Amino acid sequence: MYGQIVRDGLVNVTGIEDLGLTSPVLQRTSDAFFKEISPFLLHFGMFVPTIIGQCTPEQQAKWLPLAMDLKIIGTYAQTELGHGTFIRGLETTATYDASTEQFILKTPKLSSYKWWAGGLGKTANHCIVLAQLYTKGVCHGPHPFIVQIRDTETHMPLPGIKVGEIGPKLGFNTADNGFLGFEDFRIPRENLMMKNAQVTKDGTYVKVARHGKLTYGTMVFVRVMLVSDMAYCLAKAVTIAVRYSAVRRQSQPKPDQPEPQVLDYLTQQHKLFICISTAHAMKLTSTWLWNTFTGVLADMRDGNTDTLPELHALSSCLKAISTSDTSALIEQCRFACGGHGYMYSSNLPALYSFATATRTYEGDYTVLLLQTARFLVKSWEQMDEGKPLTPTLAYLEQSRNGSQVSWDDSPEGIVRGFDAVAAGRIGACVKSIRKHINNGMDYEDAWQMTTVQLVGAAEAHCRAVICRVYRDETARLTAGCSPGVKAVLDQLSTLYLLYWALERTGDLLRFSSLSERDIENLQARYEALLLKIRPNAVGLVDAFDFRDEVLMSTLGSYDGRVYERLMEEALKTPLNREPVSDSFHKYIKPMMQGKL
Ligand SMILES: CCCCC/C=C\C/C=C\C/C=C\CC/C=C/C(=O)SCCNC(=O)CCNC(=O)[C@H](O)C(C)(C)COP(=O)(O)OP(=O)(O)OC[C@H]1O[C@@H](n2cnc3c(N)ncnc32)[C@H](O)[C@@H]1OP(=O)(O)O
Ligand SMILES: Cc1cc2nc3c(=O)[nH]c(=O)nc-3n(C[C@H](O)[C@H](O)[C@H](O)COP(=O)(O)OP(=O)(O)OC[C@H]3O[C@@H](n4cnc5c(N)ncnc54)[C@H](O)[C@@H]3O)c2cc1C
Repeated sequence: MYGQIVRDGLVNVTGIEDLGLTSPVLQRTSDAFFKEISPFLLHFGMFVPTIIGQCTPEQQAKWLPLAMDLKIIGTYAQTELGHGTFIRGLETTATYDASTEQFILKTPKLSSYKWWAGGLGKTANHCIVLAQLYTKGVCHGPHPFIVQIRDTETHMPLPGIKVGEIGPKLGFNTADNGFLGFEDFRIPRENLMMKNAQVTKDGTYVKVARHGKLTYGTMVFVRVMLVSDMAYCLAKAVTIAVRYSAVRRQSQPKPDQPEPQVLDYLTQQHKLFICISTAHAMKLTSTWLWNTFTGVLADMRDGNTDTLPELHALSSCLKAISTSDTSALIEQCRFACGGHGYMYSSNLPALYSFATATRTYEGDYTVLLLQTARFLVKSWEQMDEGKPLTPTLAYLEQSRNGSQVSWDDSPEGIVRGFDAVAAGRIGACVKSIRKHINNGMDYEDAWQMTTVQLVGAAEAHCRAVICRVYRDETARLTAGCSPGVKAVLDQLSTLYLLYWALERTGDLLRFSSLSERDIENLQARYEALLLKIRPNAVGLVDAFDFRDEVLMSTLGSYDGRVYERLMEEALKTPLNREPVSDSFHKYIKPMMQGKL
């Protein structure tokens, strides 16, 4: 199994390399080899980006060619058995020894063991290790080190290294996630990645970066990438589910009528068409976020870190919401396919297990939304002090006078409605925190007592951002399209707004003048729109243009031969190799004969 996985991974990697293509393409083509992920994903997805983001030019000149030519294979080992979210609580230490100009790595106890790094179990021979940096008796917090853990010739773990695979998981089972422990393991001083902080030969710590969290830069990059990844995953899942729903015929709503395609049921359209819209919404939002990210990187290259807090807030909530929505909607695609959606050969289980993992790794959902909430509350307080708001929070101004937004059910009006909900929920959080403080709580406790509302406020902010970006980008990108294409894409973006307006009627009743009659109108418009989209549903998923080799699905293949493919896959299962399993003779027959 593992051997096949590595072989496929290398064919994929070297094949793309020979074609001189870049790693995002690798990510896409790896889907033709793996239903889950490549054992080399962490090498290209985090090890290489960290060398680029955390190393000096001299260090990059040493390590980057080796990594890009696969002369070394790396991963990213930050999380430990005892800590994942709380990076400042990591227990692995790197203590500088000036007499030998080395760092001594230690995992002082079991909970300090690195745990989870993808590819660490059996594939990688190097890794980025986040460790508490000690020099001259002072701890300077978590810093990144590049560490060789295996002999590049024999692949044996180096002396002082304990490494292995963590065992089966819900998914990601082609990633050989591993554990790693250090017993007084020494590395050269130069293996501290020194772009943002340095240690001189005599052990003097020199802070280079203007912002204390640039060490966390790789996580911001991956969070930005994951929003696009989620759009891609969801597009695959809804392609499978819509194509299957066009093939599947079931029940007889009208006597003496043939069984209809299940795609003709309004409830099926309700399950699936939001998935098509959401895939588009996330793809457009991910491109917008990527452009924001590259803009902030450019600012930081000019020494300006002022835009980093907003990027951290955006990448945090968009990663949280895109992964949460995608997990839920891929499961909804699985539900829409009945029993066959539960078959591994449908590929929906693997897509779900990948997406639901992404809701956790690279920053847990709740934790990241609270990071965004921290930025929202600070922005509200700055607005109260008359300071300017960042672009994505301009809508807070409308809430300054506290007047209720009048409901307008045009697409732009609905977008403004979501702005009002976000502004209202953030304001309610600020009010709650201030109430608790007035009642004698300190700020930290007042914050903790408001965290359930803060998570909701961050989600509302994120939803408002997605709605606005999706609407604006659709208008911009369809300006030059044919009327037909423009009409269909407008239908999808309007469906997204109507769907979420109906999901958030409570908030809209609270923070806008939405009435019960307005809700009835929204519901009627939503249902009518589902019927309008139905004729184009298969065309819309075909437009995602997934080859069967990438979709890897018995239910979603282009030719629609679902039952034949299900049976073909069933007959391949090892249990069908022999008509009678030898377990019959060993166990069942003796049991039937009372001999067990
Ligand atoms: C072949 C394909 C190539 C393409 C690649 C595409 C995509 C996929 C590639 C790879 C992915 C595949 C698999 C990935 C496998 C998974 C890997 C991992 O999971 S790596 C480990 C990830 N771990 C985390 O994300 C931990 C989450 N925890 C944190 O981020 C922090 O600990 C947390 C929660 C932010 C709290 O940190 P703390 O030190 O307590 O900070 P405070 O909350 O006190 O905040 C202090 C200030 O710092 C600001 N801050 C915090 N984080 C950041 C940041 N990342 N950037 C900028 N600023 C940050 C925060 O806002 C506070 O600022 P103020 O004081 O409010 O001004
Ligand atoms: C498939 C997979 C692959 C992974 N790959 C890697 C890898 O390659 N490299 C790597 O370093 N790591 C990796 N990870 C680890 C991942 O980054 C962590 O699991 C993730 O950051 C969550 O941290 P945790 O496990 O400590 O969860 P915890 O933070 O312990 O979460 C447990 C609960 O506590 C809650 N919680 C925690 N802190 C707070 C808070 N401040 N306020 C409110 N609630 C809180 C969480 O919301 C959650 O409900 C991987 C994980 C998975 C699942």
